[in-house]
Amino acid sequence: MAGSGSAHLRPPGQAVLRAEDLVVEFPAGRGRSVRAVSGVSFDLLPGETLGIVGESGCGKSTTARALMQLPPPLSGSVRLDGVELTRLKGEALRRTRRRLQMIFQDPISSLNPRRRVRDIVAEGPRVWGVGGDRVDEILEAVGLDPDTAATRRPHEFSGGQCQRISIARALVLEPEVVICDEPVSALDVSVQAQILGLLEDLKERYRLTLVFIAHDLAVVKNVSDRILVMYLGKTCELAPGSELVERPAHPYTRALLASIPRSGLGLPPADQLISGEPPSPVTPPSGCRFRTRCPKAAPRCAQEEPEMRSLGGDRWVACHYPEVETA
Ligand SMILES: Nc1ncnc2c1ncn2[C@@H]1O[C@H](COP(=O)(O)OP(=O)(O)OP(=O)(O)O)[C@@H](O)[C@H]1O
Repeated sequence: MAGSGSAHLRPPGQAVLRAEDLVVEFPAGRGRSVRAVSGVSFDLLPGETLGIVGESGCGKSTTARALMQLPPPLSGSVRLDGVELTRLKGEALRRTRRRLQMIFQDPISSLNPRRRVRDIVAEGPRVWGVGGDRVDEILEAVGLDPDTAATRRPHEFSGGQCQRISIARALVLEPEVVICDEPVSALDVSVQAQILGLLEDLKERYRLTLVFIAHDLAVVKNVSDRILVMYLGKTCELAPGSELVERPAHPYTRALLASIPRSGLGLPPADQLISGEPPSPVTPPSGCRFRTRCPKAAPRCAQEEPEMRSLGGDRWVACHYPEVETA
């Protein structure tokens, strides 16, 4: 069975974006495949920010790309305002996908070095016939001077400024949902806070709904309404950000939190909560995928895969022995 369950999804009509039981596989040589995303489900209410967090390789970027149908998931459903994206093809898919924009980790390589900033930002409006009159407004909104900055090329800007250009390029198309895939990981710490603050401002101003992906829970917790924790292609825990941080239920979430210096949670050091590297996703452990690194692992964890179950309120966990009582 692929999924960790989708009991935690809200009724379909409430969500602006709804991903259900997403499965993505890649060839892994010698006739084998790697299941990079294995039954992941989540939804977003309008105006919500959902953080997705987990170690490198846990499937965050693949999940983000599956939302965009780049490539489409092997199975599962992605609905944007009720429209099933996995059934759309060609022009119909591209038109709908405009409303779902993505911001990437490496702003410099994601921008065409030969083009001027104004042309980069105006390219989408030219193709789609949307937002052409907003180019200057958007440049100003992201903190770039439309008169001086717009005629320069990406290499004349710092990494943080290039990320502002990427954000402008995404927002000019009037998206409903913006997927931010590690948007500050490549930036200096001092610049990270500026870009995070900018995203918060733009979210309010343009009434955006955000998916915010990062490997660093310290970054995600400050910007997310709810946080989804992933491990080896699966969902471990989903909860409102403050509750997940103050009372983590999954041992993996505790380990992620313990690795944040001065988290103030009084947790033992991270290396006492988690050890070693994640197993290969080509041959994941039976039962609970985290069990080979989990300090609480018991025989049941090898035999039975934990489904997402309610902890009450809006809290869900996929663990047989969570740190918090189940409802
Ligand atoms: N195009 C691909 N071909 C083969 N395997 C892939 C491909 N893209 C991703 N993978 C594998 O899928 C798994 C999930 O990768 P993914 O990049 O989604 O993780 P991630 O959590 O975003 O990590 P990171 O933060 O390092 O980007 C990894 O095992 C990765 O090696």
